[in-house]
Amino acid sequence: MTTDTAPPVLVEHVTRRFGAVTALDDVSLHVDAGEIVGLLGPNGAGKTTLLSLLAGLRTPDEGTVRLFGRNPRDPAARTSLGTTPQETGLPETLKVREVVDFVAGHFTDPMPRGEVMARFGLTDLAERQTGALSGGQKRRLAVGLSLVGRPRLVLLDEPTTGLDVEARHVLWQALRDYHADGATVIVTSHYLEEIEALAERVVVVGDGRVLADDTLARVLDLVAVRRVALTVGAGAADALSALPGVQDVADVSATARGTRVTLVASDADAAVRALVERAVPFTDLEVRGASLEEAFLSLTSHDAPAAPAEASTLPEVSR
Ligand SMILES: Nc1ncnc2c1ncn2[C@@H]1O[C@H](COP(=O)(O)OP(=O)(O)OP(=O)(O)O)[C@@H](O)[C@H]1O
Repeated sequence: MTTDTAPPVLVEHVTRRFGAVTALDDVSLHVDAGEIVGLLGPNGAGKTTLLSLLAGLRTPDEGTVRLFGRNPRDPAARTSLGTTPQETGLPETLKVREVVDFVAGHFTDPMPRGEVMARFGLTDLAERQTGALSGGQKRRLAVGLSLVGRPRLVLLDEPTTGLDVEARHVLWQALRDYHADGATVIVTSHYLEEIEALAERVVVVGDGRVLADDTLARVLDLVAVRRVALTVGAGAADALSALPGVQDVADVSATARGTRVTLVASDADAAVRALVERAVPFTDLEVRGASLEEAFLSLTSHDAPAAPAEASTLPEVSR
């Protein structure tokens, strides 16, 4: 395959360990030119590790990583790559325009400074020293700098974590516009909202594995689960997992009033209707939205073609 026709990203059966920790476990990912992909997963899922392999900062222990058909350790493979890590150190005493010019000086055909500034709402800050920028302004500048070389592939690690609503929206719009210009974009986040705002395709990563890889709409369906908690009489708990709409039994514990069961339901309404229709006596019914972490946990044991059976023993991510 020539590098002209090669996909921007090809990851095949990649495993990467850090001592006893397996950060990535047999991960494969193919991203075509022009896609905008969200890598969604809880803390420690392996998202940053995957980006570091793509950026050539680390090497896989097993498997293959290719950037436009080349090994990302080869500097020539990275000429079309723009990245923004989770934290960017900016030279505090340089002005915004000086930093943009400094980065632009490394490229033969950089994006004009005025265009970078306009895309990221930085025009009025051109003369400001970077040390005097707010967190949101710094972040916008950092992401803007990753586009100065007009990269065909952009890797962004949690681009708007810690930003206020307005700053997030400016950044998201700038990224959508750059993608609309033809770039391939991969963005990591543990916020569903960020992935919803940016991605068309979503790859859910958990415990170093790809748990789901689908359209945004399908992944939203997968993670839209509810927690249904109720107390039933001894002996009734076993039948609850078979109720319509129930995906999983998250917890069963004995209480003074009976057996407290927490169900993970893809359709809580159907589950509760069935309880009533079947005249199952219950008390203390509670229905609430599951957190994304809980949804990830249920994905590890259900609807996850890539997840092995033993992945259901994944530890609670919130711990
Ligand atoms: N340099 C390292 N040394 C040891 N362990 C590491 C190293 N880098 C990552 N890990 C471990 O590998 C696993 C995956 O980490 P990674 O940073 O890729 O996850 P992540 O999905 O990006 O998480 P976050 O959302 O918190 O950034 C974690 O268990 C982490 O502690």
